This record gives sequence, structure tokens and C-alpha cells, in this order.
Amino acid sequence: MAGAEEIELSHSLSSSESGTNLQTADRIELRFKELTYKVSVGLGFNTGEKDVLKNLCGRFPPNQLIAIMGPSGAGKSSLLDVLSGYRTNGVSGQILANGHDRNINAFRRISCYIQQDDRLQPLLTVKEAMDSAADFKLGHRVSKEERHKIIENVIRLLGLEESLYTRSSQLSGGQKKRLSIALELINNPRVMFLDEPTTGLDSQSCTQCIKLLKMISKQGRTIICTIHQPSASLFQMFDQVYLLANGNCLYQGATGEMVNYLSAINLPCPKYHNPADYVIELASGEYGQDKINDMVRHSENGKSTQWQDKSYIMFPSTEHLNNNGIAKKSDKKVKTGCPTYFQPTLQDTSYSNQLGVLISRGVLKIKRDSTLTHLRIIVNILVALMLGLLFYDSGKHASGVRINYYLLFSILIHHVMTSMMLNVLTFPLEMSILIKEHFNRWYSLKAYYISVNLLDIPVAGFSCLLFTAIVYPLTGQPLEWDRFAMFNFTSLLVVFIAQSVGYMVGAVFNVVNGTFVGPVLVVPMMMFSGFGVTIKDIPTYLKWGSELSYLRYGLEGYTSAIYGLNRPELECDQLYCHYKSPKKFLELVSQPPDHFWSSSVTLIGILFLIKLIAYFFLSWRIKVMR
Ligand SMILES: Nc1ncnc2c1ncn2[C@@H]1O[C@H](COP(=O)(O)OP(=O)(O)OP(=O)(O)O)[C@@H](O)[C@H]1O
Repeated sequence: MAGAEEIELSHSLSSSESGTNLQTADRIELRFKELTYKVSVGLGFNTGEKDVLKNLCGRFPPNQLIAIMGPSGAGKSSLLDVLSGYRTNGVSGQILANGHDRNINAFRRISCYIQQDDRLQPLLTVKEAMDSAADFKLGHRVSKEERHKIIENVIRLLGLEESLYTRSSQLSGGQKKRLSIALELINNPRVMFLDEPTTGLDSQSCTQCIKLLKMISKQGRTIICTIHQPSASLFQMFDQVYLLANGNCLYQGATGEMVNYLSAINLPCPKYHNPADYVIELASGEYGQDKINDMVRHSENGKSTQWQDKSYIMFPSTEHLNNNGIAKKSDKKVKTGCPTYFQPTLQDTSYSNQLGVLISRGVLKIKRDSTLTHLRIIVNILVALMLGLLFYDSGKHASGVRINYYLLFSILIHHVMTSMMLNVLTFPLEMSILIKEHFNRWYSLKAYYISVNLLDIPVAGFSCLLFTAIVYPLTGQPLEWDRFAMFNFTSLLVVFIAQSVGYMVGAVFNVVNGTFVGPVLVVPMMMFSGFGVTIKDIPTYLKWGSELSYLRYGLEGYTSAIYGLNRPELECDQLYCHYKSPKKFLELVSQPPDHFWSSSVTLIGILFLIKLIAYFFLSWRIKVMR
């Protein structure tokens, strides 16, 4: 993006209805006092607390691009997490928006947080991602034409016109970053937090990215980002610097004043040295801890405003108070920085709108997902064919009853493992996107959870039906529609339960741990399924295990569908067939002849219970991760 073009774009935006330029009253000055953030560290008996941020003070005015700088581990990301409201546990001190205590929910409505890793939907194109973000954030409050105009403006502003039909996964690092910013710009946030927006970008993309942020800040926004070690030219583009070391503030003030500050405290920046490099060296302790202590003392840990640029619009804390020190009613909007219309939820659009957009976006993803959809269908076809050939006609003759029972158990394990492991492996990636989008208020967790469960039905249903349609006739099961339907219904219930277990594991564990925990959770289910040790042979003190095993009810559902419902005697192709009468076999596996419906009802109960548990794990995980 050329400079002239940028100016032209920002001009075109000023008259647009997207409202990307902020009114003075909408601008936010963020201040914090005595801000401390403690985390628990250590394991077992050796636990303790660590002060990540130590009594920090600071002032981030609107219309400015602010860099939080410091060496690795200084507390930059933590400060961003705390100021954005992403982290609230272990935080003490005061955070003020326009001089008033920051109401976390009101503040979240006017801010956004863009994390270091671009958590984008890999299968959606830039246009689709923008459309769905606009649908989530603007919904029906804004007409279709207006929405289109807003998207167009933001896309133009961020120079993404040429990548409109490129999938997010195929964008370059710089384009991904720009798309992340574009998605959040749609609802015109007044404060933007960005964690290391230049990491992984080449120098040209870095410059483009920072130029863009600068331009957005000049529309009245407060833009705060962490940055590692900027080049001298990049450094100059920031309006303000907040320098951290070991959780303390070493400097807060205008970028142009930093060299003067260093000279004033007898730490002059050597000639021809990039001031950004020099302060990082100082903050890393390369010149001694005493220099760090001096800087903390002189900056008063961020309290001193001596080096700040005084030209920006200030929001004195008393500006909106009447003589009694009470906020004036008419100033409600400025006071909280929150829209004046009543908003019962954190999200900008209704629950039904969120669900609708999640489902239409999900359908797009399903169509393109090579693992969750295409691979899943292929695996079901291949396994069904393999089992069909291996157990060919095993269900037809009385001599093959035992072998057929092994087949039923194999089918059960196939459904459990494939469905569960797919979610264990793919959900952690989805989790990181969910956390970002949920934190930035695109949708509620409930809407998300209902949508994923609804979206699971068609693919699971189709692959299950395909599997049954192949394996059932090949293995010589009774060709009766009701038995076929019952068999498939049991498979579906087992698949849904296994998927929910997968969500549960995927929500709590990362891919590596989940890959271990998932199968481990299946083992007790297998032990108590009645396969091998029949239910009547399980010791009384372990009976509870069989009551909980969804594999037991799945196996019972299968055997009832195949051998129950008064199935007539089986053909015997040998001199003697012990299980000629299906009832005899059902007795062996200690199962009443017509157990199908009671097994199905129990499976449905287990399904709802596991779905509920998975939801609680998911919401717990989201809270814990923050
Ligand atoms: N939840 C946590 N538990 C334990 N220690 C933590 C936690 N969060 C932060 N820390 C510690 O606090 C310090 C600051 O971490 P933070 O991620 O904020 O640093 P940073 O300046 O962003 O570093 P980098 O530039 O390497 O990302 C580090 O020593 C980190 O290990």
C-alpha cells in the first residue's frame, strides 16, 4: 500500500457509514494504577506465587499507536492480557477508561484483542471470513447494503482486495495479520490490543502492518501492541513507548522523547545506535541491574507523565463528574465508553443470529474439510469393505454366531475410535479459534456448542449409514429393514457419544495428551462391555462399571437387532450348530431377547449426560485458559 493511497483510503472512510473514524466522545484513554498480576508457579508442595506485573502505572491515550516493549519474559503479553480483560484472575490495581473504573463487560464491547498467532478459519476465503464476521457482529441491525459497504471499506483499508477469494490458510503471514485486523475492525472497536503483530513477518510486511496500525490509530483509536525488537524506522512510527523489564516500567512516554529521557538519567544512547536496541539491551540487564533500578525509579514505575506527548486529547478523571463527584447522567456513553442502548448480552447480535451464522459457516467448512468430512467418509467405506470381506456371510449361519459377535464388537470399536479420535485431534485447533472469537464477542459459547452438535449430525449420519449399508449385507446379517434400521440407529448413538467424549478430551487436553487420554478412556468401557467377561460374570463390586459402559449398551443394541425380536432359527451348515436358536446365544451373553429399546434409551441418556459434561468442560477450559 502506497502512502498516498492510504491517505485517500482514510479519507474515503471518513465519509463512509462504517463509522471507522471515531467521534471525540467515543475515544478511549486507558489508564492503570498500581497494577499487579500474580500467577501460581511450581508443582506439588513447591508452589508459590510470582509477580509478573509489579505495581505498574501507565496512561495510553487515544489517537496513538503505543508499543509495549521489553526483553523476553518482561511481562509484555501479560500486560496486554490484563488490560484487555483477557486475564482477570490474580490481577489487582485499578484500570480506568476515560477516568472511570473500567467495567469489564462494557470495555469488552468496545475493544478487541488480536493474539500473536493468527487464529483464522483456515478453510474460509477472505471474503467468506469477512462476511461471516460482519454477520456475527452487525447482524440484522445493519442493512445488507450497509454491511457490504463496511466490508468493502475495511478490505480496501487493509489492502486485501486481491486476496478476496484466497483461503485463509493460503495467505502470507502479512496478509493473515491484516485479515485478523480486518475481522475485528468491522464493528469499529475503539481500543485494539495486538500481541506481537509483526512476529514472523519480513521487514516490508512489518512496515506495512505498523503503517496500517498507525493509520487506524489516527482515526481516533487507542492501539496498543507488544513488539520485540523493532528496527529504527519501525520504532519511529510508534507514538508512544512503554518499556518493561521484569514486570516493572522503565520508561513511558513519547517515542521521540526516549533519547532525551535516557540522556537526562545519564544513560545516553550511543551515537549511531538504534534507540530501540539500546533500551532492550538496558532492560535485559546487559549494562547492570542498577541501571534497570534507576530507570524504574525515574519513570516512577510508569507514573511519571513528564515524557509523554501532551498534544493528545486528555480525559481528566473529573471531567464527567458533577460537583458532588457523581457521574453526570448525560455522560453515560463517555463514562463507560459503552453504547447507550440496552444490551443484555456481551454479543452484538441475537442468539438466533449467532446460531444461524455459525451453522452456515459450519456447512461451508464441512464441505471443504478434508479430515472431518472426506477422510471420514473414505475411512468408513474402506473399513466397512475390509470387515465385510473378513467376516463375509458370518451372520448367515448358526456356525458363525460367535464370529459374528466378534464382528459386532469390531464395528463398535471402529465407530468409537474413529469418531472420538477425529475430535481429539482436530478440536484443540478449533479451541484456539473459539477462544479468540468468543473473547472478541462474536458469539456465545452456548450458540457455538449447539451449532457444532447440530453440524455433526449430517456427516456422522451419512458416514454411519454408508458403513452399515456396506458391512450389513456383506456379512450376511438378516435382510430386514427394521433390523437394519435398529443396527444403524445403535451405531449412530455410539458415534455421537464417542464424538462428545472427543470434544470433552479435545477441550481439556492438547493433541499429544489427548491422543493418550482418549484411547485410555475407552479401555474401561471395553472391559465392562460384556465382551470377553459377560455381564453376569462381572464381580458384584465391579457391576457399576458395566452400568456406565456405553459400549455394553451398544453391544446389546447390536445383538438385539441381529438376534432378538423373535428371530427364527438360523441355518446350520454343519452336523451340529450349538447356537441354531438365537435365544441360546442371547442367554450365553446374558441378554434378554428384546433388549433393544432399553439399551437405546440408556444410550440416549448417556449421550445427553456426556454432552452436558463436555459443555461444562469446555466452558471451564475457556475460563481457565484465560
Ligand atoms: N500463567 C502463568 N504461569 C506461570 N508463569 C507465567 C504465567 N504467565 C506469565 N508467566 C511468566 O511471566 C513472565 C512474563 O511472561 P510474558 O509472556 O508476559 O512475557 P513477554 O514479555 O510477553 O515475553 P515474550 O516476549 O517472550 O513473549 C514470564 O517469565 C512467564 O514465564
